[in-house]
Amino acid sequence: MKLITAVIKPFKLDAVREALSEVNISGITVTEVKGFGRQRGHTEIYRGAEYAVDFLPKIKLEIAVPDEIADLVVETIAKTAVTGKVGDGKIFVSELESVMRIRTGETNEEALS
Ligand SMILES: Nc1ncnc2c1ncn2[C@@H]1O[C@H](COP(=O)(O)OP(=O)(O)OP(=O)(O)O)[C@@H](O)[C@H]1O
Repeated sequence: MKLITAVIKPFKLDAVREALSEVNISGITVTEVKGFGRQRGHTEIYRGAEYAVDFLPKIKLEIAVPDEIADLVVETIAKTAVTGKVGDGKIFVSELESVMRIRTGETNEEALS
């Protein structure tokens, strides 16, 4: 199993969710976050002065999936969330050791179906 953590631009959330509805994932966690990449945020002009804005709003998606669909999920997020401009985000993939569905006690792949 893999845990896919994607940080995307907030306005892309609906499109990514729509695209993921075509893939057989069992759930998704969405969190409003702030962060920066290589540009370390950006600068904004406010009343004539330039201010550095360190952290920009982003959306973090967390999706636990069986190994077989991990690549498809990553590709689906990547092709939907891309604008080609800086700040499009990143997708992190980690090994996922265990999952339990609390209601039934099912574990691992059964808990993801
Ligand atoms: N190394 C990292 N570790 C954790 N979070 C990161 C990392 N890089 C980027 N992020 C998260 O992803 C968001 C978007 O990153 P961003 O797309 O600006 O990365 P980048 O590597 O600078 O790429 P780009 O050059 O396309 O802007 C950041 O605001 C941050 O929340």
